[in-house]
Amino acid sequence: MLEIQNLSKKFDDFTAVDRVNISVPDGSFLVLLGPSGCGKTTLLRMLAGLELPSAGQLIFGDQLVSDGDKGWNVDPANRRSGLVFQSYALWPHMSVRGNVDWPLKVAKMAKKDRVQRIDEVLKLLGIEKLADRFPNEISGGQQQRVAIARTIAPRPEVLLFDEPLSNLDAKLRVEMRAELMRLHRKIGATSVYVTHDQIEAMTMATHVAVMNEGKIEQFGTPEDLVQRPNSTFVANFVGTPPANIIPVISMNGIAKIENSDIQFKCEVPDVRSAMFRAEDISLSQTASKNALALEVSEVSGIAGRTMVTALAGPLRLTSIVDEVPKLQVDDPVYFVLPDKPACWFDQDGKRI
Ligand SMILES: Nc1ncnc2c1ncn2[C@@H]1O[C@H](COP(=O)(O)OP(=O)(O)OP(=O)(O)O)[C@@H](O)[C@H]1O
Repeated sequence: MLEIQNLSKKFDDFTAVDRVNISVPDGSFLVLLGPSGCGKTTLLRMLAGLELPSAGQLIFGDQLVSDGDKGWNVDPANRRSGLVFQSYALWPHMSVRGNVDWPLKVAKMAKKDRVQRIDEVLKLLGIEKLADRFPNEISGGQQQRVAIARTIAPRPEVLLFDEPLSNLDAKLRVEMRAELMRLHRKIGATSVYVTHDQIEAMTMATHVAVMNEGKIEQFGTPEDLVQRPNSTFVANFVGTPPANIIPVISMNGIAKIENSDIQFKCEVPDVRSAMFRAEDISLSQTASKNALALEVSEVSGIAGRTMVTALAGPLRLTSIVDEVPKLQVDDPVYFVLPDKPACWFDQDGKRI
């Protein structure tokens, strides 16, 4: 079990991480997702032992590795975790083999075992042929593989990744994503992975923590987050495309979409917005019940289907459909909503 208990980090008066509680079983792939500045890297750096928590505890398996309340930390080299950064930070004067050997030497592993382990991890990452090259003689993707090989060589129990793919081009990112998942399955270490990229998060994670201003906004499986977002913040952040959030005015058991005749039965009080998934909205070229008049702003393919985005004033809605009438940008179109929204949110954006 990887346990984060009541963990906070303050920089002077500013709280970067605010009372975070998360537990994941061994072998999980936990993704920290959230906008820039929400505290993801600070949380990861505390896991790595590079930052002392201001309060709370971190427990890897049965070992307490940080106790912020007591101002105590197991140092990075002794907590059986490994960190892979965005920049590869390889030693330029050492060969690939030398780079991977380095942490094993520091751990005082016997020469014979080191040679064997280096061969094993280079093979695992498919870079055994590059063993004698230097970092400036290999590509960015290959350098990142070496950095990963170097991190996993000492067999860490917890692997930490800080946006490791963000320096790679789009095609390589997708390849490396698949490769990291294969590697994760093979070595079975618990992984914690920081990203801005929700597609990366949703495809790789067994568990996702969405962060907002230092706090965990929601923690769950990727499916939980998409199906049952706790807030409009989470609903806006996950899913491809994210779900549509439409403001409503509610009164006497009826919620009405602003500036339209469309209304829904709504048993709960104080409703301010409704969520509709893109795949639950159909398109029409004629007015009908539950049809909102919009103007097309974008039509694009997504996984063999078509995504249509359309606007009406400040409202921007997205639908995913199998068949689309011929539509051009600025054409009028009706988005036909289902009889019931997927869920309701209150004035604070919390799901009701
Ligand atoms: N050493 C520091 N001193 C003061 N403030 C800091 C320090 N490190 C981080 N912060 C602040 O803490 C907040 C969280 O930063 P953090 O780097 O954890 O965010 P993040 O979610 O990883 O952002 P990004 O996605 O942009 O990397 C930010 O407002 C940042 O300015």
